[in-house]
Amino acid sequence: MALASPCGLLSDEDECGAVFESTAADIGAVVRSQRFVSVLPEISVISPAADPRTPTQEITTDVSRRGSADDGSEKLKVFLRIRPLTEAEQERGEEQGCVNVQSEDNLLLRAPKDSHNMKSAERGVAQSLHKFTFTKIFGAQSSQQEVYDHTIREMVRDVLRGENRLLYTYGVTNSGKTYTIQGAGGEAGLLPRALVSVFLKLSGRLYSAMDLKPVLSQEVRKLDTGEVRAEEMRRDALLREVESTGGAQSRLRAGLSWDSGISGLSAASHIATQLEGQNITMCFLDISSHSIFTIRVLHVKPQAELGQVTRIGELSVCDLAGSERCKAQQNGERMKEANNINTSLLTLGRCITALRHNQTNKSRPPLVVPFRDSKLTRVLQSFFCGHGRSCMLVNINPCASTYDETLQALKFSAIATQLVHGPCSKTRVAYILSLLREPPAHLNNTTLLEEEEESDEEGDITMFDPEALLKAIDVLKREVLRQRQEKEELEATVREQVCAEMMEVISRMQDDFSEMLETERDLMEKRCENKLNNLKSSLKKYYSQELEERDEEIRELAAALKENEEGHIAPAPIFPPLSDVSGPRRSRRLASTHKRDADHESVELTQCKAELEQCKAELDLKHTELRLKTLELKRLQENLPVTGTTGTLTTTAERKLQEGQRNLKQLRMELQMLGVKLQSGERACCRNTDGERLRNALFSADGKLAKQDQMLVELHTSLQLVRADLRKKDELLAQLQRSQPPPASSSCKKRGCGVAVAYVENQPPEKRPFFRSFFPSRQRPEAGTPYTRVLRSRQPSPPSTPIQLRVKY
Ligand SMILES: Nc1ncnc2c1ncn2[C@@H]1O[C@H](COP(=O)(O)OP(=O)(O)OP(=O)(O)O)[C@@H](O)[C@H]1O
Repeated sequence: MALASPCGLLSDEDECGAVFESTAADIGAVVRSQRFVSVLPEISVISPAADPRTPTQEITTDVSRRGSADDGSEKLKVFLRIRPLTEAEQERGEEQGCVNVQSEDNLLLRAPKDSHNMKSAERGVAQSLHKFTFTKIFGAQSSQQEVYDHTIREMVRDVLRGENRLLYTYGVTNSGKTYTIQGAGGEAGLLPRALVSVFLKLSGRLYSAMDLKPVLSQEVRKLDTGEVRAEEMRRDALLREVESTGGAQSRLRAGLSWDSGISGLSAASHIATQLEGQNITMCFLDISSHSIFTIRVLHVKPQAELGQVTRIGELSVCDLAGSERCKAQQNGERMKEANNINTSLLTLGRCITALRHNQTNKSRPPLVVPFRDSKLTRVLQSFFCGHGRSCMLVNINPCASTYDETLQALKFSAIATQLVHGPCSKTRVAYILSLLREPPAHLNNTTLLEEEEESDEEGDITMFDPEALLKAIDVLKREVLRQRQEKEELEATVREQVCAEMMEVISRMQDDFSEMLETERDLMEKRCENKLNNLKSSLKKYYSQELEERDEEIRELAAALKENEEGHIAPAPIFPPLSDVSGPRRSRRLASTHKRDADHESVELTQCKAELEQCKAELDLKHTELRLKTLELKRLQENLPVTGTTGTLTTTAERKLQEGQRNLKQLRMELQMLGVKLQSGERACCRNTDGERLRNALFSADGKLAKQDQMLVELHTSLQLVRADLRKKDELLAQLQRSQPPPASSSCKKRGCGVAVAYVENQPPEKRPFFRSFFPSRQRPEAGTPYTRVLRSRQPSPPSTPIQLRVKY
């Protein structure tokens, strides 16, 4: 094939030889003439072994070099490209010195004064200076060729050796990503340069027919003639549609314009339709405005007996969309697209962060890398999982207005710089080949490791034809079944051994335990016996002391009883209960207290009796007086005409009676108050003395009071009788007055009746003691001792007789 260099800038001829050393050889004609043409006539054959110009020594060197590169110790390469400011941007004053290249791998960012970062720095929550390190920094003056030489050139060479490589750009909008990938204004970008390099290196060794279609990520399918035609039509239609809508692909197409007139975007169609005879499979994807260009190179081994494709190398170039594009797209489809872009970029960031975590924190449990959260990461997953290597190209612009977004992009890239390439996962082609070569019986003694050690043959399983693969699968299935059976037998044996061992251990433990139990039981029995003996002796001692104390108590109580009997005082014998076991001292104290109380009650009782005797004497006296007065009255009635003084006398008696009732009422209230005080006093007493004993004493005092009340009632009855007598006398006097003429006032004066009336009404000194004697209780409670008052308040209720009398009266 004859492919013109883009803009005449690409000259890869010097590296073609090196590439061919390991990847391709112009053997198409040779192969087509050999037996493999009949096996796979449509697939071209590229093989370093078949290349007559490839020295064996160089291949070995190259393989060892690749081996050392695949040891997983190499970090991810992250490049930085700073685009120059445009004139318009310079006029707007975007140049504020915020991006400073300190060396070819160090960058210093200085926050401009209006940036959010500077405001945060002024608040003390962020820093205004940030330093970043990259694999290499390309400044504004760096040419596309320079960027190509340091980034993708090596990758193209690796792809032609059969390895997988990915280059992706990352940066904010308008930072120069598309310019870097596609190029513009006569400056071809990395992708066209890489394509030209690939085709130049493979020129003359390309297969003529383009009838392979990628299926999934690492497989290809051969298309028949009809399918090839359908694919071509579909591709042409897609290109026409893209050109008419003017989408991102059209820009790519514009950027891929080569001098030869072959469109960059139409590389797929170009390869399919115009570059006939080439063995290039191309896949062009557009995912959420991210542009991914993929080219696969199939390596065919013509002399192989069972397989033809030994290796598939893949080069993917990805132009990611700007991360903050949704700012400008407020609604509609563009907004949705912007969201998808940000989601996929975010997922990419999370994947890289998780990978970094898993690599740096090997002691912790690994994080799940969320590759499946977006289509972008799903496509790129294999490059992060050992199926290839990736390289990141960060684009920034030095505009002060986008400083904050630029800073975020650089922070993300700083995480990526810490990533380490994982070890390459090798397809165990050698093992599969051995499965197909060796009879199944030999598989018993063959392990994967041994197979890998035996041969360093590597490649992709797609190099086998389906029948061979099916055969290998059957063999593997049988092998899996056999190994599973072996493992089950082994597990059963291990289980038996473990069970036997466990039983032995358990029986030994049981013996030890029973022996220990016996010893413990003996020990416990001895301890219990000792404890019982101690308890017995303690109880014996205690109860003997108790009995002694009781005897002494009984003796003391007998002596106290004897004393009481000798003193002729009969207080209620109050003894402490037998259950009181507080000892002889307490008994003595209680006995003395009871004795004191009994003495006090005896005195009270004597006083009450004396008062009662006095009342009786007074009552007798009054009865005598009443009798005398009655006699005198009768005599007067007989001798003198009755005047109106009798009514006055009755009225005076009634007044006195009412006064007595009032006194009685007051006395009752006082009794109630005393009852309340008594209750509180009783509670206080019960705290220090024996409540039961005090209650008995109070009951006896109550009995005495009840007797006194009975006497009072009798007195009231007597009074009633006196009143009835007086009433009769009044009636009699009234009759006498009615029967006799009224006496002259002078005679009355003469007899002193008027004076007598006044005297009776105002000052009846001789009658006061008489009525007051009926209500002595007005003064009596006050005259008594406090204890007497307390005892009187215990009376349940005042006698109701006087009230009833008053009502009846
Ligand atoms: N190194 C450079 N030298 C000269 N001009 C450049 C350079 N890099 C970018 N430009 C110019 O800057 C402008 C924006 O570049 P480009 O379109 O590639 O940005 P982008 O990051 O791809 O934006 P988007 O994410 O929106 O696609 C273009 O006009 C481009 O020509």
